[in-house]
Amino acid sequence: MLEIIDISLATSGPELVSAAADQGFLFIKGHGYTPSEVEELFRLSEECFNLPHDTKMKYSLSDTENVGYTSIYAETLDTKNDDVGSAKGDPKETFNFGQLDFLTGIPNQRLPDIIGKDKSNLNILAYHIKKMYDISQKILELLAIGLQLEDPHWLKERFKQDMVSGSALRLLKYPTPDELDPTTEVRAGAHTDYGALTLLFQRQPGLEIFQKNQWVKVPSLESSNPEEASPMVVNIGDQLSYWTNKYLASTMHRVRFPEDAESQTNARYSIVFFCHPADNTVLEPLQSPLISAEKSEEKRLTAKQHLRRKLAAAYHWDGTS
Ligand SMILES: O=C(O)CCC(=O)C(=O)O
Ligand SMILES: [Fe+2]
Repeated sequence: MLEIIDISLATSGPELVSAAADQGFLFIKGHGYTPSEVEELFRLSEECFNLPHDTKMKYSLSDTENVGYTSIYAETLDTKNDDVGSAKGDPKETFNFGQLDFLTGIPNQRLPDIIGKDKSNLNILAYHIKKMYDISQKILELLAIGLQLEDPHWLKERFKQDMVSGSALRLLKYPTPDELDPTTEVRAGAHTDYGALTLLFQRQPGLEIFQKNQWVKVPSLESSNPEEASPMVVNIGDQLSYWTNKYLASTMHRVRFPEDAESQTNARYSIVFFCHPADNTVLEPLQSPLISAEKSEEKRLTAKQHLRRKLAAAYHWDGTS
């Protein structure tokens, strides 16, 4: 069972680090999201995906930037193709909002008119982008304490609001099984996330994490506080894994088709925030009594170089199919 950590408590740092070190995935409460705010974001997501196919395709992701729309099978998260059928690409649609400035919350990209020309929807999107940023900063602050970093400000200094980074808010829609080829087994292939931290709201089961050599289902939890939305899933990405020499490791995960009847007839929606540091941040171990200083032979990458490599493989930017 994944742990539930209350990030509104200033004392949660050690508990957060211990949960992250054990499993790479955890739940957070005390995030401050109300149920209606989450509803509002999923409503906006449905509006985006309900646009006609041709309209969505006008906002397609280019082959250089991680912003815009991807149609089904366009992305392959399991680039090693370990799962049956994953070579075909993932049966999911996404809208990625990136090139973010967290002072305004406005993505620097072409936006569908239902957002770009609708002030109310634009404000909603900007509000959530800023809120996700604030929650991720709270988590990083607690991690810096729990990790006993020699420079307690190191993380904070690399995640300033106006820094150019790979951070992105991503809306996802997974079609129902009857819209797909019956041999399709995965919804999102096995992968680790490329950033520092990932925050997730999910609306249907299906997420699984790889632990002790087996796939374990991540449940959806009810909130224990009627004023606050359900606990969010948080996971450690590759960059925190580099900075901590794998003390906090990025855990492999995937999305499968759940067996319950509701999941057979309703599409699955999820909302993900990928939190990345400034592009030029070097991915090397930080100084802490908990982190081994051992340097690997691997050439140190910057956050941007690591992200580019991963995106190029997943979106076939490198010419692979
Ligand atoms: O949709 C989900 O629950 C997870 C999506 C995911 O793992 C990702 O986009 O990296
Ligand atoms: Fe992921």
